[in-house]
Amino acid sequence: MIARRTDERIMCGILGLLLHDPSIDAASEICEGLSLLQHRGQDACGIVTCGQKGRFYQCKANGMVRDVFDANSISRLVGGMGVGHVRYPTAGSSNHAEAQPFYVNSPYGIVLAHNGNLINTSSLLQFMDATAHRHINTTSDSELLLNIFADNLQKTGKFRINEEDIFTAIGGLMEQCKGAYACVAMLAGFGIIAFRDPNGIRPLGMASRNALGGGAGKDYLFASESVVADASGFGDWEDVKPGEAVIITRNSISRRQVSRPATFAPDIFEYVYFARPDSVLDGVSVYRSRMAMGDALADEVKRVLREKELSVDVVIPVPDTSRVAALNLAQKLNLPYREGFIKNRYVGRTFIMPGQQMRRKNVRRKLNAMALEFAGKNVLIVDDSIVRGTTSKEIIQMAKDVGAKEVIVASCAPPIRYSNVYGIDMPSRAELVAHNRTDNEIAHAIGADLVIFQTLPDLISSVRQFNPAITHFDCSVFTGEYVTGGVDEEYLSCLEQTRADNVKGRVAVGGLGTLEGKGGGAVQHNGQSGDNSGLALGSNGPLNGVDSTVGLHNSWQLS
Ligand SMILES: O=P(O)(O)OC[C@H]1O[C@H](OP(=O)(O)OP(=O)(O)O)[C@H](O)[C@@H]1O
Ligand SMILES: NC(=O)CC[C@H](N)C(=O)O
Ligand SMILES: [Mg+2]
Repeated sequence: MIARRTDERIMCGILGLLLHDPSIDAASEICEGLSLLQHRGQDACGIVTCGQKGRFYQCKANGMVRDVFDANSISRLVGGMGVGHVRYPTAGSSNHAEAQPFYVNSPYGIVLAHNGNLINTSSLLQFMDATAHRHINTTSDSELLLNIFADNLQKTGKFRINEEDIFTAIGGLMEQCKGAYACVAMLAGFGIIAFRDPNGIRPLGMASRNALGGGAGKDYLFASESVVADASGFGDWEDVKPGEAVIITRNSISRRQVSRPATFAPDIFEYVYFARPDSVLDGVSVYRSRMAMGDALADEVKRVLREKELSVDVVIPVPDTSRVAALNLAQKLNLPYREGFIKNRYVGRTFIMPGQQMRRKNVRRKLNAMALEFAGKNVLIVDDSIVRGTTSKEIIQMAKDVGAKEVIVASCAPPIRYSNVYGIDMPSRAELVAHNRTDNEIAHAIGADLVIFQTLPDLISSVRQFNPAITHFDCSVFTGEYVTGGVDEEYLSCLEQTRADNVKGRVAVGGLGTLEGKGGGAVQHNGQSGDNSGLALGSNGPLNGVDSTVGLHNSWQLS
């Protein structure tokens, strides 16, 4: 097994591709697409394809896309349709057995990739054990989700399944599963399926293009972000609607609203930080929304500076994410914009790393302060968000070390005070620098002379102005209000006990996750349930998992 990387980001990205011509392999395009979603998860990645006679082929392991896949492993992923995943864990561990996509052999052979996080795993596990009699063999909520899907498909009791049955099964799943889930699944020999939770918390869209290799048909793509479609020549990008399921086979495309109506509440933090600026999510350009965040923050900065009778000489962004907003802010305030921090482009994002120690070290490895832009100046440093305060604390010190006079920090997002339970790895309130702190206390904690936050209404209108049809956003990290319900103090404390920085390592190594031990089975092998090939054990080489490219055993042909 490879060592965990120190530059992980904090999400997951999912992708599904169905080529009209089954003789063309989909794997290389899926791999390309995953590399465009790499910013959403750097812990593990995987692809499962489906070839002739419904046989699955998989390759998944810990590591980045470039580490896990090479020409050889791609060539062994046979078939014109497939599902891919890049992972940062929010449940379970970072063990390679929990890399996605997950597979279960019964019924029909199903593969699933999940972005999000379930909040009712304990009761789902009980159901699995006591009622469905399905064994869950990892601590991943995504394996659980897949088995709930499988159980609902099983209930149809059919030898051959059709779209109607699949819609019914996903409707059943949406009744049972609480939390955030954007998913792409694949049924052996049948097609690919996408669905999004009733609140639409995590993004998911689809696109099509004229079939590769000519002919009258279409190729179809599902992806977390539209940037994948742009890069692969797909057009007509459309969001999967909250509570909707979409089924694509070589001959048909079917869509259905399968859940009861619920409040559509996409996660606003996708716009603040996660998503690539060149993506459009739920009709909103991430780039435009970040420009608007800069404009709105400029007004707030102006107001506070006037009130405190302070002045600023220069605006400096914290690369990368805050650049877009910082430039707009500087232009609006008529202040010079300077790239005072130079980024080592070979070090990834620092926000989520295995431990606080590593994060801190990485900020210094990643950013260098140029004295000539700081010395003797009152600087306004703009960042997209302040989470644990690791970045701000380090860069403020760096700015002061090279001679800055006053250091004011402005954040495009309001103070983050609450846990995220929907797929972002911010489980512990105590780790958040703004938790239980006033603005002055936050400034003191990070060593700034002053800190200025965007207001929540301004953040919301920065995004919403581009799609007024979105009336709600998931803003739980700012408000502590959880749109799905079911998140109470007991849940949050339990989450903190299992997933805070200081316990995560133990969970990962010792398997102390909440899911562990509740599956009821006696088998203690390391792979996921339903993985009869034992692939998840992975006889992986030190750098990648390419030798886990093995056809799974199922070869059902579905009509
Ligand atoms: O308060 P913290 O816990 O330090 O987290 C906040 C910082 O982390 C992110 O940067 P990151 O380096 O992950 O990515 P980026 O290069 O895209 O800005 C974000 O953009 C902030 O700069
Ligand atoms: N960040 C995510 O979307 C994670 C998906 C899933 N909860 C996992 O831990 O693998
Ligand atoms: Mg940053």
